Amino acid sequence: MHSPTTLSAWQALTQHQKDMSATDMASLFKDDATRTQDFTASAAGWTLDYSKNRATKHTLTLLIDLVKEAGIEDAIKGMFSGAHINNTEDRSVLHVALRASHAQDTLMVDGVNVLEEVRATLKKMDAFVAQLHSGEWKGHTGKTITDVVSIGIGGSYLGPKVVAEALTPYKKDGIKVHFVANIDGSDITGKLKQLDPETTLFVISSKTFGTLETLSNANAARDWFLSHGGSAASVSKHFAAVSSNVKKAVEFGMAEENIFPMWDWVGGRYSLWSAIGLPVAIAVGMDNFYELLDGAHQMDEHFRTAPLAENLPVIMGALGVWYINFHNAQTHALIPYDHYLRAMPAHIQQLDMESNGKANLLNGDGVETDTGPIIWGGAGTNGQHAYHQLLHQGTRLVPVDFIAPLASHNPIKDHHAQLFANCLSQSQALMVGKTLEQAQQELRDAGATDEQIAKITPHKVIKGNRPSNTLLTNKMTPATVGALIALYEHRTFVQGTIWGINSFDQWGVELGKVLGTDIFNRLVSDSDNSALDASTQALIEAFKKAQA
Ligand SMILES: O=P(O)(O)OC[C@H]1O[C@](O)(CO)[C@@H](O)[C@@H]1O
Repeated sequence: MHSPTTLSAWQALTQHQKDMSATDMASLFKDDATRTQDFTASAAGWTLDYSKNRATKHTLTLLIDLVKEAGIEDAIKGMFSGAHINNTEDRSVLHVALRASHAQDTLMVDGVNVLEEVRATLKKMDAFVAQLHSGEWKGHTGKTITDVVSIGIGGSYLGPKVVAEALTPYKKDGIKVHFVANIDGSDITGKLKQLDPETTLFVISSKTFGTLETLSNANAARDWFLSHGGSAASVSKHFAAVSSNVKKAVEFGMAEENIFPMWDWVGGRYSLWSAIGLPVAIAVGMDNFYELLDGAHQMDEHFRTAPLAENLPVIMGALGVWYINFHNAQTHALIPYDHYLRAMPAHIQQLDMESNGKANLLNGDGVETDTGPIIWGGAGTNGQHAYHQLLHQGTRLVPVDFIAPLASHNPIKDHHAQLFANCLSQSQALMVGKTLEQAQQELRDAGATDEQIAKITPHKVIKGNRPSNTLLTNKMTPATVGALIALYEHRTFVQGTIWGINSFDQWGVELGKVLGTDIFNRLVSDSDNSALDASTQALIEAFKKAQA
């Protein structure tokens, strides 16, 4: 087990960062005619231009040395072979198996061929989706299903929601898919208002079938169904589940044949490729779901086999570490220039922050370096009129990933060219900035007086030299969306490997859950709260007073 700071490449990078501190990116372009070609790599339908980074070829060599020294090659082998790389839960990490079942026959994990289980589940999903789309599946009054409501939270919600939205142009007619996650009653109330209980099917997605929010919303959905003409005996016609806890799902009222399995070797935030993706398959059809899996599989194969220096997840992961640990970047922004991909930053935020928000090495020792950054972002061009000001002139360094398709699903006049121009101009502006002389000249050209020029110029200077990656694909399709998400999954793993942490557990979320239950009990009872801190006591009292 390593602390990354002890690796010789880490030490070389520390020195290299000092040596490079006066070099700006614009000069790197001037000095190197082939920089763009040399700093471009492609895989699985995506091309990554990483030339707009504070990096020379030597930087990249050192970063790749770091990834290698940190043990990425063994880590990749460990993941793909089903080794228990999630060491604190003693589990394999095999979301890659979920998208490999068409390409590989066998993957034995703890004596079981997991690919057979994956294939059987896909077959079951296929049959279920076909029954819904053909109208063969009937509700309790004999009507066909028109709406499917997916109830889940965290990894059992966000990935499928984001992918279903990203694949809007591929949606099949006939069935609308809705998502409910929040325990805030406003979420499910808003959805139920639009629905007819006779034609609605709920899919309860919960690996554990023990998550408070999901169970509360599932119970609310069942109450609504029962109070609108449904009966206990017909619950199974309107409720299905995705869970590894079959017993609890059956107790809820689900028919066993309508429960889709989940496995220990799939983490929540990596689970959209499993039956947790059922709402996606219902929305876009199984054919498109298979394409999504295949796109992700192509990225997996690239990650598994490509040389490290040409490996997209490795390059992006290493560059991220370069900024987090050697330039003190606290955050990383994702800006898709694609309306349908607008929620993707939220999924990658969950994926990365739940994975790499860790402060201990695999052996339990405390880390000595920063680990996962704050991931954030939103759709371009909207963000340009909001937070981009901070990207260009704020005091913090924020590396950005710009993500864009070359062709639109909805070409209207020059909209797509305008959208794409904005994407390129943002990365260009971040890099080149605006000099003092340019700012002065601009004001002079606009007829400003010397006094005005002196006053305004400092506010117009933009330092530039701010890094970004640009990821391009021909079109957002199920395959390219699958590959893109897999790319970020592996990037997260690469960074976790460099830091020597476990990217696949999430112990930190447990405390809040336990305390939440305790406080809930206090809110609904006359408990003695005097042992609690004064702030929590007062807030509990405020709630109780409002209910009285
Ligand atoms: O699928 P479940 O068991 O309902 O869990 C939902 C989510 O809760 C978490 O365990 C933590 O909040 C996530 O990792 C998971 O995706």
